[in-house]
Amino acid sequence: MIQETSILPVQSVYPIDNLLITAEILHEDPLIVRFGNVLSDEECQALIDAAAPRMKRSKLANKEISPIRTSSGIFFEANESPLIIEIEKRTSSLMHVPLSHAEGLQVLHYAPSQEFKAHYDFFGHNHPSSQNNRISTLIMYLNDVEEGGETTFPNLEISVKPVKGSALYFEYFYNDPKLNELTLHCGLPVIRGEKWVANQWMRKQQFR
Ligand SMILES: O=C(O)CCC(=O)C(=O)O
Ligand SMILES: [Fe+2]
Repeated sequence: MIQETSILPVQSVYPIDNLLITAEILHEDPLIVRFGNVLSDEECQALIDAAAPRMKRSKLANKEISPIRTSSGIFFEANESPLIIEIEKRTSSLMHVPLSHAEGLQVLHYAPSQEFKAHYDFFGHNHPSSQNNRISTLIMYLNDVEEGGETTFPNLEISVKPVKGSALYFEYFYNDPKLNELTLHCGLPVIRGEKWVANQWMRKQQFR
């Protein structure tokens, strides 16, 4: 296979916002990275507190309620508060995509037994949003989960345990569709405790 250029330059540390964000490469093609030290404990809690009163049952990309995705969630408006602005700026720097390409930050909550079954984050070519499709994902874990809730890539045998303040990055803007398809992933059911994540998705072109 010819190696394709990734969006994210591969480094072991990313100095951003006076933080030293650490990186562990989990997979190269497609690039999948676990970041440490992305959000402070205070930022994780502040995101949960801002999202909690506004949560709604999650839908699929086609706006349907489905057993494939049983969490609840909320999309923040772009720039809606100083906290959101700070985090959006950081995720844009870290993901190496301009902020103008960013969707609003999404927070998701999973109670025990809730999950997100295997899916892609990019839109299929029949979906209108595929005109300006997603190119990369950052899942930030806002709490430690007692048991379950791992993010897994079933075709790559990768399993990532939620750790508060850490994040999982992957991208799917490759010319070879097979590489993009390897980013099929799941949020496994929470077994004990609860799970909070914040998602940042980037688009190919300007989105805001
Ligand atoms: O909760 C997770 O671990 C994965 C979430 C996810 O894949 C998504 O929201 O698209
Ligand atoms: Fe996803």
